[in-house]
Amino acid sequence: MEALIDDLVEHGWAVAEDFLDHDLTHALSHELQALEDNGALAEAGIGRGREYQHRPDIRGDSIRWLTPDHPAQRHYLMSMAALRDAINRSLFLGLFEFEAHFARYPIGAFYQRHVDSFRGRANRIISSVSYLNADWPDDGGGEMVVYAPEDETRELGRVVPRAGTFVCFLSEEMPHEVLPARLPRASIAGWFRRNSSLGNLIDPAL
Ligand SMILES: O=C(O)CCC(=O)C(=O)O
Ligand SMILES: [Fe+2]
Repeated sequence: MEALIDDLVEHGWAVAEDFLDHDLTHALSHELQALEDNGALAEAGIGRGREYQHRPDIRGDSIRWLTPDHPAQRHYLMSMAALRDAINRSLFLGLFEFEAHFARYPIGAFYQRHVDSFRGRANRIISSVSYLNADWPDDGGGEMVVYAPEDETRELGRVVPRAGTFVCFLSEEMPHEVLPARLPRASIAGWFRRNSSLGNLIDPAL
């Protein structure tokens, strides 16, 4: 965890393989599968409040917010609370909330290059993604590409969405995208934030 936080501070992003416990990723991927089988996922969109739009040409995933009512989701949220406390101890960011959603990208789906938070406006401080795909093949596509804050065409690295891998980055700084997946792709995207609302506006996922 300390190496991860050091990388995050130094480079604006950090990736760790085998970060999540195998049994936990397995249980989470089962919960996501059950949600999908029950038709409980919703197509994701972009924009907040009234500006919300369904734009599969920009992002093609379907999502469901995690709740502590299910054991594996509760466990995941508790692990992220521990990470938040460690980040707070070293960075004094005052993060006090974490929210996360499951995401399912069907075959061919992608998420175009974007940042998760607009400077000065939102309160997402650190973004996180955990991948739930056991046996992801090398040619499976679906990598997350991270770009340089000062030049969003310069690639800094790619993350293969394999189970156990965890990536985090500064929400306002780091442009990133999800390349088209050649297999159904499962993940949990989450945000550490300073505040739960923007004035009276609820602040859902971008
Ligand atoms: O799944 C990923 O690798 C990244 C997802 C993402 O960028 C987002 O949900 O904002
Ligand atoms: Fe994102």
